[in-house]
Amino acid sequence: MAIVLGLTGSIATGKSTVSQYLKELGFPVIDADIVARKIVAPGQPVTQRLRQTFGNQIFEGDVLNRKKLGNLVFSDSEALKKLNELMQPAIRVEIEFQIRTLKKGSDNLIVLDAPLLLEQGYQSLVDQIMVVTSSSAVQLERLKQRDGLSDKEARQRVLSQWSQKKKIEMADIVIDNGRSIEETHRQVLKWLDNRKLR
Ligand SMILES: CC(C)(COP(=O)(O)OP(=O)(O)OC[C@H]1O[C@@H](n2cnc3c(N)ncnc32)[C@H](O)[C@@H]1O)[C@@H](O)C(=O)NCCC(=O)NCCS
Ligand SMILES: Nc1ncnc2c1ncn2[C@@H]1O[C@H](COP(=O)(O)OP(=O)(O)OP(=O)(O)O)[C@@H](O)[C@H]1O
Repeated sequence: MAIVLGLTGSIATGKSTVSQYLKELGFPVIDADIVARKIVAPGQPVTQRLRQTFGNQIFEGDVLNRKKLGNLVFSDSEALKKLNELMQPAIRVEIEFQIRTLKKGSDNLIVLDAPLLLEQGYQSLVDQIMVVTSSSAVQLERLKQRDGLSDKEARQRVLSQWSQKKKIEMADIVIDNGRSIEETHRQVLKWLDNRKLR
C-alpha cells in the first residue's frame, strides 16, 4: 500500500523545490496549485462563479487574470475568504480523485504538494506530513525576488497563511530549506532511505 506524503509549508519556503526533486526521483506528485489552475480554466463552473463574485475586472476576455485576482485577495481578507469558499470544494474533489487513481498503481510513495494542506484540513488524505521551512527573512527575500513583489505585498501573502511555527508543530518531518538546494536534497534522501522508499 502506497504512503501518501503531504508536502506543505508557507509560501516560498521551497515546496516546489522539494516536489520537483521527488518527481526527478520518479515519484508521482499531485500539485494543488496546478489543480487550482485547472478548475479556473475558461468555461469551468468555478470560473463563472469567480466572475459573478469579483466582476469582470479580474478577467481578460474569457481568461482569468491571476495577477489581478492575487492582488485583490491578498490585500483583502474578506475577498480571500470568499475565494477559498468558492475554490476549495472543487480543489478537494480533484485532489481526492487523483489520490484514488494513483493508489490503484504500483507506486510506493505518492506526494501531495499543497500549500494549504493544513489550513484546509487535508491531513485525513495523507499518511505523513512533511513541512518545508526557511527563516522568515530568507522566505521574504525569495518571495519578493521570485514574484517581483514589494515588501508590503510579500508580507501580506505570508500573513494570509498559518505561521511556519504552527505548521512545524503539526509536521512528521521538517525539511530546512534555508541553505543550499543540495543540502535540502540530502535531507529528502535521508528521509526516503530511513523509510526504505528508494
Ligand atoms: C490567487 C491566485 C489566482 C494567484 O495566482 P498566482 O499565479 O499569482 O499564484 P499561485 O497560484 O502560483 O500561488 C502561489 C502561492 O500563493 C499561495 N496561495 C495561493 N492561494 C492561496 C490562498 N487561497 N490562501 C493563502 N495562500 C495562497 C500558495 O503558497 C501558493 O503556492 C491563486 O493563487 C489562486 O487561485 N489561489 C486560490 C486557490 C488555492 O487555494 N490554491 C492553493 C491550493 S491548496
Ligand atoms: N535552497 C534554495 N536556495 C536558493 N533559492 C531557493 C532555494 N529553494 C528555493 N529557492 C527559490 O526560492 C523561491 C521559492 O521556492 P519554491 O518556489 O520552491 O517555494 P514554494 O514553497 O513552492 O512556493 P509557493 O508556496 O509560492 O508555491 C523560488 O524562486 C526558488 O527557486
